[in-house]
Amino acid sequence: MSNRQPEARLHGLWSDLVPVAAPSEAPTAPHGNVLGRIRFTDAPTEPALVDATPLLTTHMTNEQVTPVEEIWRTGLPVRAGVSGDAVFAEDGEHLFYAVRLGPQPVYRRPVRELYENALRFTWERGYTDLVRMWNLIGGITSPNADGLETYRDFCIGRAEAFAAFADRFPQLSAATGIGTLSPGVDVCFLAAKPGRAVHLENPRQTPAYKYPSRYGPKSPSFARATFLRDVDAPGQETGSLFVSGTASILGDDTVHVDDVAQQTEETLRNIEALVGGDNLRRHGVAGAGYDVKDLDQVKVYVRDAEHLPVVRNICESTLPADTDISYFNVAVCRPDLLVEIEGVCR
Ligand SMILES: O=C(O)c1cccc(O)c1
Ligand SMILES: CC(=O)C(=O)O
Repeated sequence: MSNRQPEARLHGLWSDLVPVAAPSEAPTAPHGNVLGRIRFTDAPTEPALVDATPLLTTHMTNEQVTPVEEIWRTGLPVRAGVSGDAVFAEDGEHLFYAVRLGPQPVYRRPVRELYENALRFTWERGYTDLVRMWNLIGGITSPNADGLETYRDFCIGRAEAFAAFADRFPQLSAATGIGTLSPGVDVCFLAAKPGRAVHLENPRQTPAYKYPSRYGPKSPSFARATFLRDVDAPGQETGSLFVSGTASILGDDTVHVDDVAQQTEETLRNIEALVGGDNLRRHGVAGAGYDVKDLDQVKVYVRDAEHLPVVRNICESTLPADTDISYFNVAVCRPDLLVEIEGVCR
């Protein structure tokens, strides 16, 4: 657990990344209540309530990296439940929702249904601001039964669901769309009661939802980051900045094809531009903003195992020693992307 975790974020949402092997050792003083857990391990499992808490288990580790669990906590009392195939927990301010879709010949229609069910549920409970979404997609760059790339197939279904709910969820939140090591799609997200979320774009990048059709029939439905103001912090710009999976993309082009070191450095420059004060103020968030060194609860996705050492080196020399970083050896959503990085600034 990072030493940079605030003592008690009783009015927000925070997370730890802990080794699965020794979960009881890791969180020294886990203030707060568990809203949800995501276990990154060597096989997927249907989402379930475990210890009265939603647990999503996804296949994202292999012999290259160690299993970890991401634990989302809140200071408020939590109530968990089951809705169809999905599990959820809510605290009156925040909702965590997780669901798994098994392997499909074509993902479009079941992904649309999954997202429509999720958005309907979320809306009906009053968590009308999406905050952070993860889409963990097996065979992400492999073709589906019709020959369309699975990520593009997925993006169609998701875009159709967002179009159907555009009156209720007109704004897209931060997200990640990344490969896993088993077929099927694991989806989980955080949402909040209205009025606290601000969604950000990156001045160096075309908004993903405006990507041209050469990247797929429907563009990806996500924002580059979402700032969630703390509850009960009127007049103060304190909160958490959720940084989407970010890669070596300028405008809409992949840059530094075949150069993993340069892709990693460009990705970190993209994050720097995204989280800085200028970009926050451009989106109506006051305050000094953040530096890339403020990124914590970092997840680094590396397509090729042989690139792990060089990516680790760059991340560890850029980010402070007490940063929580987990590495995964999984495919990224474009075949020419070698690395993708996400995290949270607080
Ligand atoms: O499709 C997404 O949700 C997505 C979000 C961020 C990075 C990425 O590769 C994909
Ligand atoms: C990472 C990625 O796919 C994107 O930024 O569009």
